[in-house]
Amino acid sequence: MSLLSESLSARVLVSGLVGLYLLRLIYHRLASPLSRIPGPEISRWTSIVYIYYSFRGQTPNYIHRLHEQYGPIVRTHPDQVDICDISAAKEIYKTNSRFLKSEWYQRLVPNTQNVFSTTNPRFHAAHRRLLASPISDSSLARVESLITDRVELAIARIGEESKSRGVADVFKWWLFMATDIIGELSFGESFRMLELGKKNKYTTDLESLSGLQPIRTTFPWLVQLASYFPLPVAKQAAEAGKRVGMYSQQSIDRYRRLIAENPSDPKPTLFTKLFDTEKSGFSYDDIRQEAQGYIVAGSDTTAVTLTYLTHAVCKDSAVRDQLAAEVAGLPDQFTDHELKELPYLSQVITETLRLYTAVPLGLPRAVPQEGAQFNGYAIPGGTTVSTQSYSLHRDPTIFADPYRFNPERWANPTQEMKDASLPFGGGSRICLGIHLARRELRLATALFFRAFPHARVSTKEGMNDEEMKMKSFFLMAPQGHRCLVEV
Ligand code: HEM
Repeated sequence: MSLLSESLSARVLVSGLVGLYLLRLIYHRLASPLSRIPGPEISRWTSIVYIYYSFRGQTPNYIHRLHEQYGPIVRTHPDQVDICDISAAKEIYKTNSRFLKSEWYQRLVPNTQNVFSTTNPRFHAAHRRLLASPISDSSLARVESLITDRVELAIARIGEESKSRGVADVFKWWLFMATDIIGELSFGESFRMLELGKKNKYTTDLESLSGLQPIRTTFPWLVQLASYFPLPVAKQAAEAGKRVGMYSQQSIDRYRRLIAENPSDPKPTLFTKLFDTEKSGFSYDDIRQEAQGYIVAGSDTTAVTLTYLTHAVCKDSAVRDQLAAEVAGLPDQFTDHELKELPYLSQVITETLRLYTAVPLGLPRAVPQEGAQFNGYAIPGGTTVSTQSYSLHRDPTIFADPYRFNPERWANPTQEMKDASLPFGGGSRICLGIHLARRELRLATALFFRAFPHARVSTKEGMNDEEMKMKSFFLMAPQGHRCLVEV
């Protein structure tokens, strides 16, 4: 055969294969059981628009607009559906749900298997059983003084910065506080960020990891490739990930030394019991992976919530004055139990968690093999489904005037309002740190508005509301990465 005819038959073969592939794609897209589900035409074919918004940190707003346009059930992706509906949320996020965390979590935190990231229900149940007791509300009562010390230091630092600079960046101080608390509770030693008063490598690494989340979840192979080739952005993600792992390892090693020095009475942490590896069945590497997860899950989430709470309350003098009056009525030495009894404080926190939930995206779950039925639509096994709290928390049929920060709405909430609140997720995978987070939120809010009852949002140094717009890379943060107040 001549060279010419050889190249012609190769071309015919390639064109045939491409044609077959396209036909299969078209058939698959048009005949897919998901094709009946409402949504933009582009979602049938490609996830490109979804990816575009992910990279801009605007996924929740995008999905929310789709719900406004297409209704409670929307195809957001060729293989992904978001359902803004209480009964769907209850089904997906219930205890022992058959809707398991999707593979997306493995990409979010690659090379890590911990209670947060695992998609394996057995691994999850075994780890959660051992981790839950030390972080329960009653166990945390034993470390109340440690938490109080850190919160008091944060308030003192806010006061100092305000005196010297004329404004205080509460986002910075809440982040340092939450990180120091979870650091000390996990490893027996604080990161001392409140004392140092500046970001360390650890915080900046966490920030860059969070900013690069769309790359890790959308193009995980880029991060793999970065181990071998110099791809700057992905390489940065891989290196930051390694460093975060290293901090955790160092902290575990330091705590092992503390135990060795004082075996009968080591400083208690959330992991102390697990260090008896024979009894617990945990390896030191298991502890490292769980501790790493706690530090990521337990710092920005609480700090962002407190930041939006401070901002929303300081913007509305009526809300601020009512809250300040309530916390001013506490005795000098008050307990967490007394804080729980304050109705307005609780309403302010619940309203913050509704409007400014730190995890506003849909928590992706895989439909079980037998498939599922939602809102009259059949969804095949393997599809990714979610209910994003951002939309459920803004459903106007459940929350009147949903965009308004209105703590009073929680004075007499309906059952629907309670059911539609998903700031901590739900079921077996509900936030493990919920009691710690709530304790920090209660105490920091009370101490802040006792110390600074007239605090207001600043316009100094160019601070404006634009900076408080939410940007979400799984975790949400204000896009200006600061929140200046005058106290
Ligand atoms: C206001 C603060 C917080 C918010 C809004 C929050 C929110 C959430 C949400 C929505 C989930 C479910 C994620 C999913 O299903 O994909 C979750 C899980 C988790 N959170 Fe939090 N969280 C907060 C604070 C904390 C703290 C302080 C810790 C400290 C240990 C923590 C540890 C965890 C862990 C370990 C999980 C995984 C639980 C499991 O899958 O069994 N969180 N959190």
